[in-house]
Amino acid sequence: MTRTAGVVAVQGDVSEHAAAIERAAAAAGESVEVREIREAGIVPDCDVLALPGGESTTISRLLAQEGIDEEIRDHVAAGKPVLATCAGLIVASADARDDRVATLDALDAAVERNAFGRQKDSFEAPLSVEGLDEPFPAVFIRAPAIAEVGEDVEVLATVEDRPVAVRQGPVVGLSFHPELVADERLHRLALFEAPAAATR
Ligand SMILES: NC(=O)CC[C@H](N)C(=O)O
Repeated sequence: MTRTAGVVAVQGDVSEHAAAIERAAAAAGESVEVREIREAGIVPDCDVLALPGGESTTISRLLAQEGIDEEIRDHVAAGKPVLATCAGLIVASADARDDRVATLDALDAAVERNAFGRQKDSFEAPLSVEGLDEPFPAVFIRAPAIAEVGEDVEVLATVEDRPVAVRQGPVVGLSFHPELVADERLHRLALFEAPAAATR
């Protein structure tokens, strides 16, 4: 059975996610068809979704304008996997602490945009992640931190004691950019090894 993976493509680093999903599917022995989502009507056909990084105010505005926001909420409510990275994590959260971001409330977390200080606008760090045997090469670019999580949210990794990888039911949120490295383990974990039943 071929699974359909949607990459939300209103703005941000789309092709890198598409390539990472293809690598992750191959590693998991699955066949996948990747579709880019710029308009309503495609998300309902998708088994799994990636919500890329980019600029969260722009992404959230375009999702609402196109009516894709409601479709993503329905996807999550149906217990289907979502990987939300960086700006995608901000958009997926319950609270971006910024009125310009209309959040999807797919993840019971409050995030703090651009949280890792000026001199550290971008950095790469080997990160221990729950569920992975070896550290993941995590690339942070003007990354958000997760300031607060609800009790159903599992913290998978931290930097400076702040959560940077979390999971709630079918949704995995990452502060960093797993699509920018050759390592496909987090796409595989989030999209092809997700728990079968939703917990929300
Ligand atoms: N690399 C990213 O996705 C950065 C996110 C960006 N700083 C925002 O707040 O939208």
